[in-house]
Amino acid sequence: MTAFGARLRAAMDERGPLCVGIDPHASLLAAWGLEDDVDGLETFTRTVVEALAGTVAVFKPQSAFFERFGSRGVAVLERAVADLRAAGGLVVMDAKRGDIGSTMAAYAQTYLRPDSPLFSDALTVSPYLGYGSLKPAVDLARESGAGLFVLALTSNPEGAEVQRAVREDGRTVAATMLAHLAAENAGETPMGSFGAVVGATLGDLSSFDLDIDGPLLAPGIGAQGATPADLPAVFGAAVRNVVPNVSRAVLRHGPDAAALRGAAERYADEVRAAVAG
Ligand SMILES: O=C(O)c1cc(=O)[nH]c(=O)n1[C@@H]1O[C@H](COP(=O)(O)O)[C@@H](O)[C@H]1O
Repeated sequence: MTAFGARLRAAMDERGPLCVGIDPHASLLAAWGLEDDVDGLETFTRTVVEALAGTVAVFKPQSAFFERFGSRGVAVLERAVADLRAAGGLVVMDAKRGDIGSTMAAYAQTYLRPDSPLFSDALTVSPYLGYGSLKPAVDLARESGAGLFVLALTSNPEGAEVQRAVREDGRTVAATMLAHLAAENAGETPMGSFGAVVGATLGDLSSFDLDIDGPLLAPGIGAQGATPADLPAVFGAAVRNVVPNVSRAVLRHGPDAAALRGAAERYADEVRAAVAG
């Protein structure tokens, strides 16, 4: 399979860089008139997939909201991943996995081995057991043509105590993660497959080198307060590699398919305008 970075760049060029997050919160199920059970989950997910799969570039299902319902919830997730991919969408599985290397290998097989029922185009991972602990996922992603998004500077205020901590060499932890990713992506065209998660809520990030030659997944738009217009000021020149994620602020427009599509299109247009400057 063509490398994730190249597939992502092509999808961003064709459909625009917006990522719609599929986060079936209990409160959203209720707002859609659905029960907070696996049937409600299934109807919600199917509605989002049918409304958006053919037009949005990237989808980020949040695994926690499916795992909540046990194996039947995970089955809904498997089906959504397959349907989104069949319709030409790229799937970033948001599971934020991270463990010691041998267990990380099992997580990697779950999401990054092409014959797995949860195989996704990319996976969010946490490097806070040490970047090196992610090696099995990096290796399998390379082999499978998949990608990773590594938590670098998260959108939540609590993240700073870890991510902005200063190491003995004077660099912050987050800057170190970004440097690892830049090394991973070196020489890849049009873009590497190893991305960073960098919140759109964080204000000016010019003290960080965001030029990692890979994608920057930017959650925080909508419900967490950031807007597409903020992106150039937050990301500077790296804005052309940003994949902004919007979950609740799109999903709250359901269950009407046309309203969901309209909300996604408005965000996609605003993002395109912001990136074009
Ligand atoms: O990795 C993520 O996607 C993520 C990282 C981060 O720093 N902040 C963050 O909000 N997220 C996820 O992005 C989504 C944001 O959802 P909304 O706030 O509803 O748009 C959720 O699924 C979060 O788990």
